[in-house]
Amino acid sequence: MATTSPAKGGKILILPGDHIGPEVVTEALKILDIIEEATGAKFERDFDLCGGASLDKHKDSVTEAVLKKSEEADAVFFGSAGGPEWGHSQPNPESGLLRIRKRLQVFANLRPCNFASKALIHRSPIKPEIITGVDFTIIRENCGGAYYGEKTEEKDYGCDPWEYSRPEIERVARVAGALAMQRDPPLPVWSVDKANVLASPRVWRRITHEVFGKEFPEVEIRDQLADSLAMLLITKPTAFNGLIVTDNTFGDILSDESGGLTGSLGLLPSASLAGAPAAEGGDSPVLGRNNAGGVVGLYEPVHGSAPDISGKGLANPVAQVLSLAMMLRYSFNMHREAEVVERAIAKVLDSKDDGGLEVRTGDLGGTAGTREMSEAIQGEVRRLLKAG
Ligand SMILES: NC(=O)C1=CN([C@@H]2O[C@H](COP(=O)(O)OP(=O)(O)OC[C@H]3O[C@@H](n4cnc5c(N)ncnc54)[C@H](O)[C@@H]3O)[C@@H](O)[C@H]2O)C=CC1
Ligand SMILES: CC(C)CC(=O)C(=O)O
Ligand SMILES: [Mg+2]
Repeated sequence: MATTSPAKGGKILILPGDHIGPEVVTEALKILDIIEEATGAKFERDFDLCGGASLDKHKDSVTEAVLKKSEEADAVFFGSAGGPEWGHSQPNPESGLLRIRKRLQVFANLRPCNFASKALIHRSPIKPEIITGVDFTIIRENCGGAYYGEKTEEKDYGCDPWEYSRPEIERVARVAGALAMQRDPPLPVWSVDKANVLASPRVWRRITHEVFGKEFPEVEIRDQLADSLAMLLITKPTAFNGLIVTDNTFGDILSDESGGLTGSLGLLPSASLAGAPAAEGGDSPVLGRNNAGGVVGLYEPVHGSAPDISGKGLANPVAQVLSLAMMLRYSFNMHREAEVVERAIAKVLDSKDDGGLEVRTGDLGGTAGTREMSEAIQGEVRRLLKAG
C-alpha cells in the first residue's frame, strides 16, 4: 500500500436526509474522522436538512440557504430522501435532491457495479459463472430528461416532457470519453437509449457518436437499446464491462438493477459530478473544478431511504461508505485513502473466508447491525492506514 496523500481537505456540506440516511451517514463520517486523524487533512463539515426533514421544518424540500451552501462547498455528502409519511404531492422529499443536483449542475452520475468482495459473488441471485468479473459503471445523465421537464399534473392528466439538447448530451458524452481514456487500452462505452421509439434518444445517439468520433476516436462506442440491456445485464452482465452512458431515467432504473446483480442495493455508491474527474496524478478537472482542486460532486448511495428497515440499526452502511471513498477520490484527490476504504470493505466482507468472523448485515445474509459492520470497517481502515 502506498503512503497517504499529502494533507488536504476542504469543505463538505452534509445532508443526511431521511430514514436510514442519517443512520448510514453517521457511520460513514466516522471513517472520515479516522482519515483526518491519520493524514492531517482537515474537512470542514456543515450539517443541514434536505428531503422530508426539511419539509417538516421549513415546509420545503430544500431551502435556498441550503442550495447556496451546497454551491459554496467542495462536495456534498448526501444520505437519502423520502418516505411514505410525506407522500408524493409536490414538493415531496425527493424534489429537494433533484433541486440540489440541478443547482450544482452535477450532470454526470457515476454508478459503479462490481463486487466489493469476492465472497459476495455467491450472494448474487445470478450464477457465479455468469456474474463473476462483472465490472461496469453507469454514467447517468443527471440534470435533464423526464425528471426535469416542465410537469403538468391535473386530476386526470399528467405529462413529463423528456427533452435533451446538444450541450446536455455533449457534456455527459465527454465525461464518458474522458473516463474511458483514463484506462490503457481505453474502456469500451455503450450508449444506451430508446432510439427505436423516442425522439430525444435519437438525438442522444447521433450527438454521442459525433462527440466520440471527433474527440475520442480511440474509444469503441456501441449502441444498445435500454430494454434489451435490462435483459442482457442479467444473462450476460460481463459483456458490458466498461462504461454505460445513458439518460436520467434509464440510468436510474438500470443502476437499481445493478443492486439486483450484486445481491443488495446496500453495496452500491454513486458520485454525481460537475465535470470529468482527474485521473490519479493527472491534470485538474477543466469543468466543475472545486476549491480543493477536485471536481464539484454530490455523493450518495444508489439506494433510497429504505423506510422498511429504518430505525432498527439494520441498514448496510457499505454503499454510503463507498460513496465517501468516491468523494475522497474525485472531490479531494485523495486516491490513496479512497483505495484504503475500498480495501477495508473488501477485507471485512471476505473475513469469514479468510478464517475470521463473519460481519455482514442482513441484506447480505448476516446478523450484524449497521454499527457493528461500520466498526469492522473502521478497524480495517485504521489498520491499513497504520500499515502505510
Ligand atoms: N437518492 C435518494 O434519496 C433516493 C430516494 N428514494 C426514496 O426512498 C424511499 C424508499 O424507496 P424504495 O423504492 O423502497 O427504495 P430503497 O432503495 O429505499 O429500498 C429498496 C429495498 O432495498 C433495501 N435497502 C436499501 N438500502 C439498503 C441498505 N443500505 N441496507 C440494507 N437494505 C437496503 C430496502 O430495505 C428495500 O427493501 C422512497 O421515498 C424513494 O423515493 C429512492 C431512491 C433514491
Ligand atoms: C431523486 C431520486 C429519488 C431518484 C432516484 O431514485 C435516484 O436518483 O436513484
Ligand atoms: Mg434510484
